[in-house]
Amino acid sequence: MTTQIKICGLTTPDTLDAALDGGADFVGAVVFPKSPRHLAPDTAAALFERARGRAKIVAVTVDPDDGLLEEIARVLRPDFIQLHGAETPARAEGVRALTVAGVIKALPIRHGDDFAAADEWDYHADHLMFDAKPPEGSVLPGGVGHSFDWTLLADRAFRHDWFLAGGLNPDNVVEALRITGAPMIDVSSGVESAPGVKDADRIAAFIQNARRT
Ligand SMILES: O=C(O)c1ccccc1N[C@@H]1O[C@H](COP(=O)(O)O)[C@@H](O)[C@H]1O
Repeated sequence: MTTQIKICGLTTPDTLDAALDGGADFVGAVVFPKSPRHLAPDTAAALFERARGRAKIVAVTVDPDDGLLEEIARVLRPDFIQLHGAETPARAEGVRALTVAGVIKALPIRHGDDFAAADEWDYHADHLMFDAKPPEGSVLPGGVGHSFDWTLLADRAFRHDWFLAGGLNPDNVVEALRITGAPMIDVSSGVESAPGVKDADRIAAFIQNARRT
């Protein structure tokens, strides 16, 4: 089965085009002011309209309130809301009802025990995303280029196709796929030349290498 690829934190037309032309299945807009990739919902809507029908549009959020979700749903009209904070499964059901979008839930992983949350979340998210737990004191819960021990995913099964995230880049994606067999992968800082600055060549290389496996 072909690995599905999400390129996250896109902020410019040329790098969004690199993701779309390369064949990315999901493209992500980060709506979180503390991120160097933050876009306000109306800015994201203007940029991501070119992606509609070509790739699934994902709005990446961190503990969003109803007002922000309503605005995202109205102006950006994403296919998925990615929840990257401390949201509960009950909140995810509220998010789904409010936005009429699918839900991707990111779970922070450092040790094997961290997968316990997946048992319950598997019934409330369309896709789980396993991302590395960020270092202590990080202001960002994701997008920091940290990976976790991929062998922790060995022999685990989930109800839906799931994303591997955290520290992926064009050089390690083949190995990550070999070890985890991830059906879906997500990358942000690994295809940048500086924090928040996406690189079209790195995006193309990431997709090419992932598709080669
Ligand atoms: O990218 C961000 O700035 C961000 C901010 C807030 C929540 C999540 C964010 N990014 C997500 O984290 C993964 C992994 O990032 P990386 O590849 O390790 O840099 C990224 O793909 C986004 O889904």
